[in-house]
Amino acid sequence: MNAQYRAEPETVRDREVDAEQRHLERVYRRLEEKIHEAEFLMDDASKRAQVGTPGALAERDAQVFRAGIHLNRLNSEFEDFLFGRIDLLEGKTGERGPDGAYTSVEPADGAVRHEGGEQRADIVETLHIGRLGVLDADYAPLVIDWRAPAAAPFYRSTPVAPGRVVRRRVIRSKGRRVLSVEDDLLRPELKARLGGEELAVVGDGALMAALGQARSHTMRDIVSSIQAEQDEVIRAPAASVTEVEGGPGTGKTAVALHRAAYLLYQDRRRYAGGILIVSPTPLLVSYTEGVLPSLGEEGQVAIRALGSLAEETAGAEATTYDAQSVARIKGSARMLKVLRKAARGALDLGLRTPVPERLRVVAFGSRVELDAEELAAVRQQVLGGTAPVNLMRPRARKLLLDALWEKSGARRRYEDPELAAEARQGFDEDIAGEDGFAAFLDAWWPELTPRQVLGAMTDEARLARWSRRVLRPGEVRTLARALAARLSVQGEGPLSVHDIALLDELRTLLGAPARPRKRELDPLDQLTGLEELTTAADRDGGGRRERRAQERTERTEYAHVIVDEAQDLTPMQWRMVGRRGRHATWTVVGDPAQSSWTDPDEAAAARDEALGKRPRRRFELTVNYRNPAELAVLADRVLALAMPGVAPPRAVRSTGIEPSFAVAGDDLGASVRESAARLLAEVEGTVGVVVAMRRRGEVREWLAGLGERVVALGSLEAKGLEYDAALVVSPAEIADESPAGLRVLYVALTRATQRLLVLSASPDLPDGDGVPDLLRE
Ligand SMILES: Nc1ncnc2c1ncn2[C@@H]1O[C@H](COP(=O)(O)OP(=O)(O)OP(=O)(O)O)[C@@H](O)[C@H]1O
Repeated sequence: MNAQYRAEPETVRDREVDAEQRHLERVYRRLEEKIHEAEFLMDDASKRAQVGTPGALAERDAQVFRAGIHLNRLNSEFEDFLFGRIDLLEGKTGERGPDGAYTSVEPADGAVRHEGGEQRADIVETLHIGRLGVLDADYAPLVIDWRAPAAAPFYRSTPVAPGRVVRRRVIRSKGRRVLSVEDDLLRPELKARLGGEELAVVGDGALMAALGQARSHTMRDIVSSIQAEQDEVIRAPAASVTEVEGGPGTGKTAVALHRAAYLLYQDRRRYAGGILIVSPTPLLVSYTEGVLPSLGEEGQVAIRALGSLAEETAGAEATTYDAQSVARIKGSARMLKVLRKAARGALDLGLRTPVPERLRVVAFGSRVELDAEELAAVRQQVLGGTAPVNLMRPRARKLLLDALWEKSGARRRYEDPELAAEARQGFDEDIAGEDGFAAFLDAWWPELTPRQVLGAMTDEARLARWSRRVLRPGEVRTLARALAARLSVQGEGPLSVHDIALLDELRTLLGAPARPRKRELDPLDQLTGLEELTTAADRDGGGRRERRAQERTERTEYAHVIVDEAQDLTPMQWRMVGRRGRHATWTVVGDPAQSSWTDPDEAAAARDEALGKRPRRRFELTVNYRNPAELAVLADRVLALAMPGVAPPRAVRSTGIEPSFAVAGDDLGASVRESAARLLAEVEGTVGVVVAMRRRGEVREWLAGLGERVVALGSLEAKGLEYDAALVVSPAEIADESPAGLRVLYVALTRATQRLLVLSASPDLPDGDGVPDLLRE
């Protein structure tokens, strides 16, 4: 906007908005200068490339790399670039840090004067906070990166502990226009002056305004309104394990995502090893995956659903869910013993070709044979080792040759050990050269895939053998049937979420197939560890980017692992996730009251095993930013039943709108559709309809044609998501689905930001007002 044509500001609000507008314009001018600089660098670098000496090429790559970072970030972060400001008193030491800001957070002793019964002070420093730091031509900060230490007071200061902050301002802008400002006065008792004028204060409740906004199908970042208790978690040192607990809506997921961005900012080199965020469902992945790019970070962070975590290792992704009774068995730590036996036992099954019963070879002109019993003894001896089954093959080969040598009687013919060794070498070469021996080995010690072993477990009798004294007969039957319902004996077919952890475990037990892969070290990675850039070398050669993408998908260990909804990981899933962070630091966020896992003690033990002996630092989040108080009260009743004695988080908002209740007619589908339509008319944004898992299929049909604002969810899929309005269908059905059903219902009842409608069916025993038995006071 051109300043000449701007209307005269009239109110304090207009004047303050106008001042921020002018600052934003300065920032943009500076950003444009930086972009030109970056483009010039790119251009210059490509000219240097024509020189063509190796030194010039390396220099070009380094230059292009740096310029690329600039361009990429500047271009992508123009939207909503600047969002905060703090006005500060003089600091205690008055020293400026490397970014130009005063480092001290405490006011200097004489910063506040007492005059005529009043407290007076001058603002000596104003800092603007944004998504990226920008310095002016004299290296003075125009904008401070939200993750910089100097920005911390923007999030941390409170009226109780204001530090140097007098006024904290949230600036709402879109592109190049400042739309509004909202101030918090942190020292209301103080008469502060800025540039000779009294400090102005505009509006209130930036946080409340953010919370009241209509929801879309993607999560927004909270960078402009992170609260103090959240900020402490985001900036917690990354050493060892950071554990965060908090009720629904306390911002655990938001905090986890912002923490990933913060860690990268703090130590980009260290986290070049990648940050993994583990999410329970693909729905939650797609809901949250836009947040990191909005914070300027994506290349180093992988957000994965539990069901697709083994994609790069076991080549498998889950498409289905198990019934709770099956999930309990598949997720149990006891499965490890079963899988160990299965991985070994599957060798005997002739999964590819029939297992030969004897081995006949010709060595030194005479036949040597091992019979079934002798072969079994050799197998037994090989399996005495601890290596992964597929990797035991060389040892199997060696022990077979030993047995044949022994059987041939040749050993006894040589007394001189040197001659014996020579003869033995000839013997081995003779046998190993035979096609028959190689074919025998392939059939007798086949290279097994995880899917083949899982397929082998579809046979009940066989599974019973492998799980003797581990699973009960009823569990064996349930598991074998559940596997057989989806998988062929070769293991082909759709996998469930819980199968993925089993496959991943099997892959470890079997060992990776021996396929040598050449890995080139990328000099650019070593330079700064960034991956997301296109360089001139990429464009010239074309192949590097593809290779990088491939390497990224093949990454199986990370520098930092963030587990969201950690209360839901089964022991087998903890093992799967643990393997990806053996040398990592961790952030684990969750809420035991929302756990859908039926045996919390078993899961806690597996979690301890995954996290090892690393020291842990615990944080608790206590404020519910999602649910209005009117809805939270209802959910708290279920919490009291599910986890007696656990304190619910404090809801900060109130809308004055109570939850509503309805009773379904004979046609449940029609009632659900009608209720969903009612909610769609009441809110601007999204509506989530939560049903018991077994109704997942039919609810989609019931809601067909109602448009994209409405989403159908099985109770377990609702985890972590939120909607303007939620329709919870038959609380009793959800609660009765598993021993953890009440906690799952608690999740369902805490999804709404504005309205909640509970639709009862007959198992709910609703009273005259339609309130189901479970939710009555
Ligand atoms: N400081 C904040 N400023 C603005 N919005 C916030 C803030 N903290 C949390 N929120 C909002 O509150 C909602 C709940 O946050 P989030 O989903 O991270 O909570 P959660 O603790 O993970 O919940 P659940 O346990 O139900 O998964 C989100 O819409 C989030 O954007």
